[in-house]
This record gives sequence, C-alpha cells and structure tokens, in this order.
Amino acid sequence: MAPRTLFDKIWDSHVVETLPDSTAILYIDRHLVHEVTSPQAFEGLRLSGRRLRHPDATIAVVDHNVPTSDRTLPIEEADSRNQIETLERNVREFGVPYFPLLSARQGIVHVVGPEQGISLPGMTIVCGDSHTSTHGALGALAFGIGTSEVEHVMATQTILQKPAKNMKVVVEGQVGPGVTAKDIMLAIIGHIGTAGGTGHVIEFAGSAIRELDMAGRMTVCNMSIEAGARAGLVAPDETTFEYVRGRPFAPKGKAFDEAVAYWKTLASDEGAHYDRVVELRAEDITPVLTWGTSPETVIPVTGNVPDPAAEADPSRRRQMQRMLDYMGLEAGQKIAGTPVDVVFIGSCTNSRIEDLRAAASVAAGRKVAPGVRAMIVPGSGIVKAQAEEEGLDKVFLEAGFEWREAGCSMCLGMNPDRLTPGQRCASTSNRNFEGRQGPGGRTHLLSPAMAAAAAVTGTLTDVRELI
Ligand SMILES: CC(C)[C@H](C(=O)O)[C@@H](O)C(=O)O
Ligand code: SF4
Repeated sequence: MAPRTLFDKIWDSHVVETLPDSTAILYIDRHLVHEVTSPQAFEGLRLSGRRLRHPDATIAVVDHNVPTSDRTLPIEEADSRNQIETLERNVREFGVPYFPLLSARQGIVHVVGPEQGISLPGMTIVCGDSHTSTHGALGALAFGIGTSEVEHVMATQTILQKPAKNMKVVVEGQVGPGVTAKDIMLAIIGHIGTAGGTGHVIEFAGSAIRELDMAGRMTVCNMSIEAGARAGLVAPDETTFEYVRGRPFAPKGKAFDEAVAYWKTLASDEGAHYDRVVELRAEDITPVLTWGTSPETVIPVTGNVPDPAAEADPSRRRQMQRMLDYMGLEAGQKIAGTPVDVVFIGSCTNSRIEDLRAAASVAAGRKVAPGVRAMIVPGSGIVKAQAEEEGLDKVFLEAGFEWREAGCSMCLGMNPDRLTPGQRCASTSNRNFEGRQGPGGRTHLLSPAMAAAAAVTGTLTDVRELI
C-alpha cells in the first residue's frame, strides 16, 4: 500500500462507502452538541419521527449562552435562557448524555471533550461548531459541521464528506522564553494567511510541536480554522497517551493497552504525500499579537503597526486603513504601550489549566493596572476546581482579576460578557473581527502570558519584560 498520512489513515478507516463523485459516507465516532447549532436539528428529528442512531456516541453541553457569574440565579436574557432550556428539553426527550449547567463537568465543548476522554486518537469527531478542529490535537479527525449535518449525524451516525487535501506545517527548533503555543499558531497564521489552509487538513509536525503539551497542541489545532483549514491534526504520541490515560470515558486496563497499540500505527508513513508543506523555525518566533480585525494581522509585540501607504494593492490598502480606523490605531505606531481596557483570559483556545498557570505565573505578586477589567474564565468546571486546588484563584483574586464560571464568555457576544463600543481588549480567544466580543469592541489576540502582562501593566506589553 502507498504510504499514507495520519489524515488518510483516519479517513480510510471510517469510509462506509465512496460515491462515484468521490464523496464519502464517513462513520462518525463522536458527536458533540451545544445549544446554538442543535435546536433545528432536534426539531428536524421530531418532525420526521426519528431518534438518534447512537445517543451514547453523543454528548451535549451548554457553553455559548451561559452567564459566567452566579449560576444559581435565573438567566436574565430571554434568548439565552430559551436556548439553554431548549437543549435541556431536547436531551431529555432524545436520551442524549448531558453535562448540566451546575455540574463540574460543564464547560466549553472543546475543553470538555478531551478532558473527559470523550475525544480520543484515531476517531472522527464532529460538532456544529467551527472550532471542533481543537480535538485534532489528540490525533483525531475533528471538524465543524452545519446544523443540517448535525441532524444527519444524529439520525445516521454518518456524514457526507469530500476528501480534503493534505498539508503539513513543520515547526522545527526550540522556542525562546515567553513564546507559547499561541504565539506559534499566530505566527503560522500570519505566515500562511487566513486562506492558507483552504481545502486542506493541516498536520502539525516538527520538534517544536512535539514538545508542546496537550493544551498547547489544542491551542494550535483550535486555530487551524482561522488558517482556513478543514481541520488540524497532531500525530498521537506518548504525550497523547499519558494525557488520555485514566480519563473518565477513555478505555481502561487491557483495552487501553490495545488502544495505544492501535494509536501508534496512526502516525504518517515515511514518504507520505502532502499537497503543501510549510516550514517555520521556532527560533524565529517571538511573542506576537494581532493589530487588526483578521487573525492574520500578526506582528511581534516589539513591532510597529503596518502602514497602508506601503501597500501596493489598493483594495488591500483600503482594508488596512479600515482596520486601523476600527482598531483606533495609527499607521506605524509601536504596538507595545497601547493602553487596554479589558483583559480576557479564556475561550476554547486558551482556558485550560496550563493556560491559567501561565497567566498566574505572570500575575503572581502583581496588581491589575487601575481602570483595567481583567477576567479569568476557566474552560470547564473541572479546570476551575483544579485551579482552585492549586491556589491559582487566590493569585488572580489578590491581583484584582475576576474569577468566573466556565463558558465561552467574552470570546463572542452571546452572553452577558461583552465589550462596550471602543473598548480595547487583550484576549486569548481566536477571532478578532469587528464586533466579535461586543459591538464596537477592539480585540488583540495573544497568549495567556501576554494577556496577563497586559493586565498588570495596563498596556500591550512584551511579557519577556516580566519573566
Ligand atoms: C456559535 C458557533 C456556531 C460558532 C462557531 O461555529 O464557531 C462559535 O463557536 C464561534 O466561535 O464563532
Ligand atoms: S469559546 Fe469561542 S471559539 Fe470556542 S466554541 Fe465558544 S465561542 Fe466558539
């Protein structure tokens, strides 16, 4: 057999049938469900008198609409309350496993899946959510689907898919101090652009990727979608197996050993074909952040905001000027030293325990700058409890951060955590388009350590000055 990539192997082992136009019917191992993209799907099943084909391969959780303040109080906003109550009704009626709002297992769907061992190497995993790519960090083929596909998966446990192309992004070498998985991924997106991965599944490889812990790999795969890719992948290795071992839904004992033996066969074969290969040197990557309203507008924190006048293409020039105006920045200004109003540490990109530890190590013994609102939003109740066990909540509270309940929070304006017009936010999330964190809000994407540095200095700051 010809050498195959990790993607090819997972694909081949899940094809039920390939249709003449190369569309495959793909078996789906795990279906993750949240409140935003599931209501019409459940309604569709109801109208056609269908049930879920495999409810136990499905898990539901509420995350986008949940308030991150006291959860024992009624949810004030009618639309949010309605979406949450609708999901709760649907999971009861259709017998779908569900982590309720007041359970410690509740959290952002892309934090919960890996944390519970629901997402495992070699699986196909879907969810009506673009950042499903996160789960690719385990060496699973994980991608976002639309609401009509959600219904299709519920009814059949399969999906129709055209094969994707293979792309490999290799980061060799060792990153310097203060450079995290988030910086690596932002640097990749800055390099290949938001359309760089279009039509491809990206496999991340190279020593700098191998050295990342699972949280870091999840950060990288999470933002594959911001590079235009269909999904992101990292080949499963000892780091993966040790992460999976002992998780509630993971195989146990002999079944675990057998699973590991299989997972070890998944790595791409020597000589496997990639349609595109991109290489970066880890030593060239510094702490970075975005200056504009697209995730590809990445500059080093030591850099200056670009000048549209230097751009030859007129439409690109106009677009850059619009970004500068929206972001309230001047062409050519130094980005470091720009005052921030809000700091948001959370989202499915950067709300795991490792992310909170990184932020806490910068915040420890310091104070949030006067006038800055700084929020820590753990990715799940389990992350929150772990952080409290380690005393991180105290570090944050003493420094003047808010310590909140798990959810998508200020990553997007679907719940009470929102920016007000003109507010500038240093954010560990993954999207920075106009109004993403609230109408008129200005978002700079950066790492948890850089976000903490912004909180304690009150400005966009090179974290290396604080470590
Ligand atoms: C609401 C949901 C469909 C959406 C997504 O698909 O990604 C959200 O999670 C986001 O990050 O914008
Ligand atoms: S945290 Fe943000 S990116 Fe992730 S699922 Fe929620 S809204 Fe989407």
